[in-house]
Amino acid sequence: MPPALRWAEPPEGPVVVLLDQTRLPTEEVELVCTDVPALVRAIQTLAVRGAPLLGIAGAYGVALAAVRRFDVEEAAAQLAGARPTAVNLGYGVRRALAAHQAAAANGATPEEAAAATLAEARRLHQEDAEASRAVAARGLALLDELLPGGSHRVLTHCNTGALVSGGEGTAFAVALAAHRAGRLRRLWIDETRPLLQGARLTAYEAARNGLASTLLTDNAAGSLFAAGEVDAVLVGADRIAADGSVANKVGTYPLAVLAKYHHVPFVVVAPVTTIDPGTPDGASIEIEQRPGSEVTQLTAPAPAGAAATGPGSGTLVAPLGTQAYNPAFDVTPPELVTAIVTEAGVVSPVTAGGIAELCARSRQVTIS
Ligand SMILES: CSC[C@@H](O)[C@@H](O)C(=O)COP(=O)(O)O
Repeated sequence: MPPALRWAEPPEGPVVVLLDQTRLPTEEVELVCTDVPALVRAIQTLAVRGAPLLGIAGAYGVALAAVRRFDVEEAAAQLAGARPTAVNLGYGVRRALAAHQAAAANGATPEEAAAATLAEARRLHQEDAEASRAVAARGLALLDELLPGGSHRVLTHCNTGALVSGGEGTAFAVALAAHRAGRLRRLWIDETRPLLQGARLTAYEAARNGLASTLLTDNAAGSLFAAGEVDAVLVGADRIAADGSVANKVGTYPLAVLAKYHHVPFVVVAPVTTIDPGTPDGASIEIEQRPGSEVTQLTAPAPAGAAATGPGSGTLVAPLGTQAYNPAFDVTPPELVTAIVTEAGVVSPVTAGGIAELCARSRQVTIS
């Protein structure tokens, strides 16, 4: 699989190259962004997506602006505003922008300031790869502790693998570590309506890595719990508030409620860059509302060779003019979360000071 995102310098000039996730699993097509508006569009159409990768994309976007001599401040504002919920996007943008500003303030030439900005984006990319390795190890240790049987049946939602990360991802990376250790009996994959990140992307990553996996519709999860087939739920996060509330792909909260009812651990796996100490609680998290057409129309990935149509441009499944409610994320309150696994440690969000302590241990969340 090509990397989810890479920086390239062809003769025509530097570009950000994305693996177009709207085309998966049918086709592995790269999308070349030569300017910031193209990258903003790619973020908004979910060609590039998932919290950690959005941070990396934001940082490289600022670097692209610096290297190509676009207005860096304006580019940073456009990129940071492309989607509202994943805190990593603004974080990545701010880190790259801060590097550019610091270089300029120290008398750097535009070339030198651009080089410093690109170096910062590369650093963030690398840090995310390292965080991914660390959360995988910590997450597997936690699973082994919570589930002493050593044969884990894990349910996951949305897509949290290499497609959203500088490394192998977050929740998916834990499942992958369990698989490699011979302790993953099954990965249950929610299809993740309406844009099918589970069916299109997680099932694709699971197949590529040889995991024993089964896809289910989101609304089949209840019967799966009732049948006693789920040992743990592993999900990622787009923003974790200071009180431990977790915003993640819509459909996560119902899984947390089901997990609580069935006494199944509900574990959130995320890099510390996803923790936002500046957001006090779940109610303060801005939830992205997406077009109703994503619900009223079914969009299959484009067949190989055909032009991609993008989300919401498919077959109508509701009467023309039907209103649809389409929040991209929901918020799981801390009392439903068994543990949050980060590279800086594992905490229970209801433990006093747990999140604050993680933030203190990590220099990565201190940028304002
Ligand atoms: C490690 S990725 C965690 C989250 O970003 C992921 O679960 C998710 O909700 C992604 O949403 P998306 O709308 O596809 O960007």
